[in-house]
Amino acid sequence: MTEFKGKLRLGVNIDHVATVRNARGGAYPDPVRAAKIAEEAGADGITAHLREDRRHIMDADIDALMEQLSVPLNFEMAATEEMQKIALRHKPHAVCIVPEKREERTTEGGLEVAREENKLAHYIAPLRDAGCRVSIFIAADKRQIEAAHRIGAEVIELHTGAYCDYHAEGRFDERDKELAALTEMAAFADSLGLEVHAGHGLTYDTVTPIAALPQVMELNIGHFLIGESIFRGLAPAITEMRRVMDAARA
Ligand SMILES: CC(=O)[C@@H](O)[C@H](O)COP(=O)(O)O
Ligand SMILES: NCC(=O)COP(=O)(O)O
Repeated sequence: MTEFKGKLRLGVNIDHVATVRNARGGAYPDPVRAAKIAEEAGADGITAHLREDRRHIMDADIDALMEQLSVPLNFEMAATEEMQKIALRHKPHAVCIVPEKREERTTEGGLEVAREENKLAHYIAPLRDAGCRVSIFIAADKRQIEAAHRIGAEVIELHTGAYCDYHAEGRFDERDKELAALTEMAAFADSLGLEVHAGHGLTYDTVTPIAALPQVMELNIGHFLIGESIFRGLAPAITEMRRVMDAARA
């Protein structure tokens, strides 16, 4: 029987509620309202990515989430001075450091940790001292995971974007290779004492093999759920994701 590390948590990413809001400016749809519905539907946490260009989540959303959430906030941000100040002001439960390129459509690949080891070690130290769990959004790459461990991160979040893209494109051999890498690296990170999370691009069709990885403790899922909520409502979309995740671990 598979020994799972613990109950698999679902973090609901509400960024793309803000994407729709920002398409017109104004106040709706409100990502904080979405976060509260997600909480009621059983989300174990809320994830929000304050991008440097504020293309979706804005500063006021983070203020409101910090005030109004009853579940932990996983605050995704680039490793910049500005973001460090914001994180230190709010002290969210978790800070996930992600790579950002201004022109990208979405987060491409994982953070380059190995080449920036010293800089990142100094960067995350005050966040850890402030009580935030520091997580690194990372590719399934042993060298990067070892570096994340050395800089003192407590958590890694494996980037599942390539695995999901290959699935969507019907490139099943490449998908399976990526899944094998994610499987091996989840076990490797766990052996170093890192807590393992995963996310990006996950859907009902792709979540099962990732949820079944015994070391994975948390999945962060957003874009698909917000899209699916157009058709079935946010709470039912989340409930269904929870059901599929739980079935993967039964
Ligand atoms: C880092 C990450 O995976 C999430 O923040 C998600 O990608 C939503 O943000 P973007 O779509 O702006 O990348
Ligand atoms: N860190 C991944 C995340 O928060 C959600 O990514 P996505 O489901 O919006 O692609």
